[in-house]
Amino acid sequence: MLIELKNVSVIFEEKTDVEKVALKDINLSFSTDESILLIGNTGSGKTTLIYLLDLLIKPSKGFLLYDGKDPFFYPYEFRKRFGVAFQIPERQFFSETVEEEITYAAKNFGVPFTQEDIEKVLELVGLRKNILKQSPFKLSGGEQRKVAIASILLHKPEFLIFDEPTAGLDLKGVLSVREILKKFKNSGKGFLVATHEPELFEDLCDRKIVLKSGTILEDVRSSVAHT
Ligand SMILES: Nc1ncnc2c1ncn2[C@@H]1O[C@H](COP(=O)(O)OP(=O)(O)OP(=O)(O)O)[C@@H](O)[C@H]1O
Repeated sequence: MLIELKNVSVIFEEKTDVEKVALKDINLSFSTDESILLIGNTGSGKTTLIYLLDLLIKPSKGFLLYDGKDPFFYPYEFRKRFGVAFQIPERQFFSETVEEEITYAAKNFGVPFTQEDIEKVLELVGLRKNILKQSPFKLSGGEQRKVAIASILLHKPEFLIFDEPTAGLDLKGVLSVREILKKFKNSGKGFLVATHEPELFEDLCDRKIVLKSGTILEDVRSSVAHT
């Protein structure tokens, strides 16, 4: 799928009526088979861009095109093609068991899955099967993050968007996130990872986009990415 942002600005209007320009006149296009590293200082607009791509907010100016169409006319159709892990994905939990949490998105998007599929995603993220009956709220931060990622993988998205996926993870957790992205890439699919730790993902990415104060400071493709 081809994603295009044309002269996109996102302006938040704060209570004080002071406008906060989070993204400023962005022109960007990428294909969902690319592996993209998104970096930039705190407040540079990374999360805002991710919210926009997941159609949770609309551009204040300019427009988005997904395969040449306005995605806001078909938000459900396009959202199901993405697997998005927000900065604190566990904040989105609401199910009583890990199993319900992991299967929620697939059910919601009408994507069929088997028990074997559930076991495969658990293995991929490095969780044991006996976690399925536990409450997601009683897990460690690292386990919660893995549950959130497992839920995303079960609905078989074609593009992953991870916002700060390694925040609060130990080395084992970091390696497991890397492994997930690597496997995803090796299966011919793409991802965008926003991070303050580019060195953890640089070698997996073939494009680096640097945001600064809501604008694109740098957008470079590399031919050295290897997995
Ligand atoms: N709902 C909102 N209302 C007002 N301003 C907002 C809102 N969301 C974000 N902003 C502002 O927009 C700018 C971009 O924020 P954003 O969260 O996209 O940055 P970021 O690059 O993801 O930062 P971080 O690395 O800290 O996560 C910031 O100045 C932020 O304060």
